[in-house]
Amino acid sequence: MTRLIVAIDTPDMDRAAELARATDGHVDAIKLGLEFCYARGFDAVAELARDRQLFLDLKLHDIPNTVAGGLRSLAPLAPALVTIHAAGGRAMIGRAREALEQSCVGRERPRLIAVTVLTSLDGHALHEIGVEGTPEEQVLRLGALALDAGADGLVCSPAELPALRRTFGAEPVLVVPGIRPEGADHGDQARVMTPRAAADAGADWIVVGRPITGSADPGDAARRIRAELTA
Ligand SMILES: O=C(O)c1cc(=O)[nH]c(=O)n1[C@@H]1O[C@H](COP(=O)(O)O)[C@@H](O)[C@H]1O
Repeated sequence: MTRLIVAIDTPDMDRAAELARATDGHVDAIKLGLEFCYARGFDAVAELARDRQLFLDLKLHDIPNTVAGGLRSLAPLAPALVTIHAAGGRAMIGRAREALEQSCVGRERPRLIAVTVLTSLDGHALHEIGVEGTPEEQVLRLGALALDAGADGLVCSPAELPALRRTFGAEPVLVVPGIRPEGADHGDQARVMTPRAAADAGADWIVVGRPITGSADPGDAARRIRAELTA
């Protein structure tokens, strides 16, 4: 069963609280990331995450010691999922996993999720940063490395789901943004699919921001996406 995460990307506490309340009962978790955390800080994150599952999406990417320290500092927030960049490499991912295990003895450990190739990048944009091959090949390469180094799962676009499931099976937690209901504006997302298609292709979680938060009725938008997932 594919679960739904709403990405609450706003610097405003009242707006974030309103979006969280409006989507309560229609989503399985809230995602807070750079925009909210940098503006409001981690007390505000804790407040919004009270009684809700949290996906803390800070996409850590630094030397292993710094990423491990960052994750130890974030552990008290008890997110269900946290993100690092797979491109940080084997040692960084391994130390990240170790830091989470050491910080969460006796309680549930956040799942360590490695971002592969951002869903805003297409083949041309990848070549511009020096990556040869297709987005799918790069996602498979980084996915293999991240899972082997200790990540519990990956962030990928819906387009790579079939290849990831074929290669790595059912176990890795696959978290999938780049989701657009039929007819919705793609915005800055390059590799997109509908909620239903992503669910059929094997997503464990889909991440949806603007199609919900930009709607006149965010609760109803989330409810409709949920219905599409369970149809
Ligand atoms: O890690 C993420 O969640 C993420 C990775 C990625 O490759 N692409 C991506 O869009 N995201 C996040 O997913 C959300 C997508 O938002 P919308 O494009 O508004 O649906 C944003 O909060 C992004 O930060």
